[in-house]
Amino acid sequence: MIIDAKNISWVRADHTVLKHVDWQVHKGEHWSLVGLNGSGKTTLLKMVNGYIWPTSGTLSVLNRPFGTCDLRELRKKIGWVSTALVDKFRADERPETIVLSGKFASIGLYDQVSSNEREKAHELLQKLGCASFAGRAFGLLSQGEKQRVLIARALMAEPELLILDEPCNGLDLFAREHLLALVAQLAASEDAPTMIFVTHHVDELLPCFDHTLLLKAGAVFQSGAASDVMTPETMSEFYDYRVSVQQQNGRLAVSLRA
Ligand SMILES: Nc1ncnc2c1ncn2[C@@H]1O[C@H](COP(=O)(O)OP(=O)(O)OP(=O)(O)O)[C@@H](O)[C@H]1O
Repeated sequence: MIIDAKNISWVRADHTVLKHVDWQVHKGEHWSLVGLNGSGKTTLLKMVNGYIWPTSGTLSVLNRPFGTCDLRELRKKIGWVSTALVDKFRADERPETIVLSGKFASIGLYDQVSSNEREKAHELLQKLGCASFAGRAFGLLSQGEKQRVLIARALMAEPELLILDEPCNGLDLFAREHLLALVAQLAASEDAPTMIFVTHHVDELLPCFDHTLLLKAGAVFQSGAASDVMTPETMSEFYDYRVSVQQQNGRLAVSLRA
């Protein structure tokens, strides 16, 4: 089991941020995590990564129950790509160095790397469509190019779980579609990690994200097979607003109804 959360809550002062969350992610599934601002997505993911601890309930990630496992070791098996990471790297760093640093989960490269590792970093840069700018300084790259480098970095550690945290933030239509095409390719590859795609925008969800968790005000609103969850009825209730949900080339389009 990739994630096994049973009845987890997270309470801060008088505020219950996560409320009795149950979430089971099995190997071979790819999940989308959908919620409006402040619904608790980041808090839940911080917990999955072992940065915060449930106030109550039990959590096991990659078959390692919290409380009995070494969280630093666990984190090496989880790739977390978010725009918050982008600012952590030096502007003059080369994409190759950034990708190699993924091997050591470090910001900056302080360890010796083997020629095999260097080769692997190159392969990943190729795979993520970064070859044409691999020699350019990171600070000069576009937002979309940076995101692709960071996905390659996350893959360098061969994670079992890859979290793509609002990866299309700040991307124009073309950069977004390019990134999504690469994610689809990654999902189709034999050695793909289990992926979690976090977004506010349902239209970004690729068909490979076959399961969905809807989070609302810190609680699971609904979860399960995407085709069961993403219905006009459920989504209207979720948003407290009448919406229509249409299929377009395997993707969903949600629009407000009058
Ligand atoms: N350390 C904390 N102490 C108290 N409240 C917190 C803490 N961290 C987060 N919260 C609150 O918990 C709620 C959920 O926050 P969270 O960042 O998890 O939401 P989110 O779904 O990721 O939002 P967004 O889409 O805007 O990133 C918010 O109301 C936030 O203010």
